Amino acid sequence: MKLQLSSPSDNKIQNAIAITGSKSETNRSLLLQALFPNIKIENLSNSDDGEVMQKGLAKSTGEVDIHHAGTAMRFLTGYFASQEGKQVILTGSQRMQERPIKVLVEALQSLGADIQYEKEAGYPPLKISGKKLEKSKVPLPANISSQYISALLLIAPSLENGLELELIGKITSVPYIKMTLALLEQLGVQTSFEGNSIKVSPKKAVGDTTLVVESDWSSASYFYSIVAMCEIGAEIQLSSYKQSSLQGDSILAEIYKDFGVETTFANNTILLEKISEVSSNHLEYDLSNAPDIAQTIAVSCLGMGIGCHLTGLHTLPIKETDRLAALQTELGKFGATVDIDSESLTLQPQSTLKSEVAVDTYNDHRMAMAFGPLALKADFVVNDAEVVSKSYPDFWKDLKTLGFGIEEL
Ligand SMILES: O=C(O)C1=C[C@@H](OP(=O)(O)O)[C@@H](O)[C@H](O)C1
Ligand SMILES: C=C(OP(=O)(O)O)C(=O)O
Repeated sequence: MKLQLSSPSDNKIQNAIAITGSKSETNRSLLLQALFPNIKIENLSNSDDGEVMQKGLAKSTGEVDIHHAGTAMRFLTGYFASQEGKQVILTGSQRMQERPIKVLVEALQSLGADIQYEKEAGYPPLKISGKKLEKSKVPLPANISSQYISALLLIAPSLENGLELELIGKITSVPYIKMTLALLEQLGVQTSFEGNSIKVSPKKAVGDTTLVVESDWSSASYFYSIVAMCEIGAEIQLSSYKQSSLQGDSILAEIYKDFGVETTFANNTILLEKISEVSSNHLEYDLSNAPDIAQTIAVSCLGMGIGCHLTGLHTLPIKETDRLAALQTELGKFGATVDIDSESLTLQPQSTLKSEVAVDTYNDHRMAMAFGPLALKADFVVNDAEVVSKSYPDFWKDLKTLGFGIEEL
């Protein structure tokens, strides 16, 4: 689906949008529910990634295809490896077969798991024969993806002796690890995270517990970007959010102050208001704790004519696409000067945007959604716009509600 985007006729936007549950919290909660059936979940994500996770958990044999969902791939690897009697081939999209999983597979194998590579060593698809995992202590590199660590932590309470992880190297995407531990704590599981050591105690059963998923902060980022690019006075209300979030991307409320956006929490909603001009014409952020908002911030800067230097982006090349390369190409189509290296991106300030651009999305929902707000500044086309369903199926509908022109070509 190819969409022609254009600016709302009145760019003093004032609207309210309800966003569904965080895909990260959803996929953790679903796995925990499979281990502890007394759990109820509220405000589930309506994303493709949530759906493939649910379908995957319902299977015991045969092929499980998780498409593009990194969390489902990693979390289900841990789940099936530890489920005696279940035997599956866990696979995903072509891109998923290029996203590394060796660190997790080797950690599980050293705990006693039976996992084999179906094609290329180190990558999905995997043949997993579930077994009782006897061991409870394992070292693993922590600088590639936190999802490997969360995958182990999620099954940890179901192991006879719990689990002790020794994290090697600089720990990346730390808030996602803390989110996993916080959810375990909500179930009454004892955990500790000190230095490079994480410990989780075993738990045989969990009583009736409801996990209420907070709405998705990464999805909220696109509305921060919209409000930032609007005139002073614009406001958007988003639900349902909490001031003490488990999601690291809630750092948006701090970051977008620099873009003149104020966040007010009230009754499970956040109100984003444009209250001032941007604070500087060059902004710098280390996003190693919030990698999913890098694309949003880069596009906000392009739209506002300011430069930025974003660091801590070493995980971006192994996400849905190589996001550093994709950003350089797509920002460049609007005339931007962008330098990248293996972990950073630098954008030069730019006052006018080139016209007649078609943005490619590389099977990456965040490429489509990060560029969406730029329609406030220039009309352009988005190719394969349906990719948004990976995390936010209603994205284009919600942009239409704000008055954006969204026409299928
Ligand atoms: O655990 C999670 O839910 C996630 C962890 C992050 O991945 P990395 O740890 O690979 O950076 C993030 O990018 C992804 O969207 C979701
Ligand atoms: C990186 C992402 O997802 P995943 O790794 O779960 O596929 C994302 O949603 O930005």
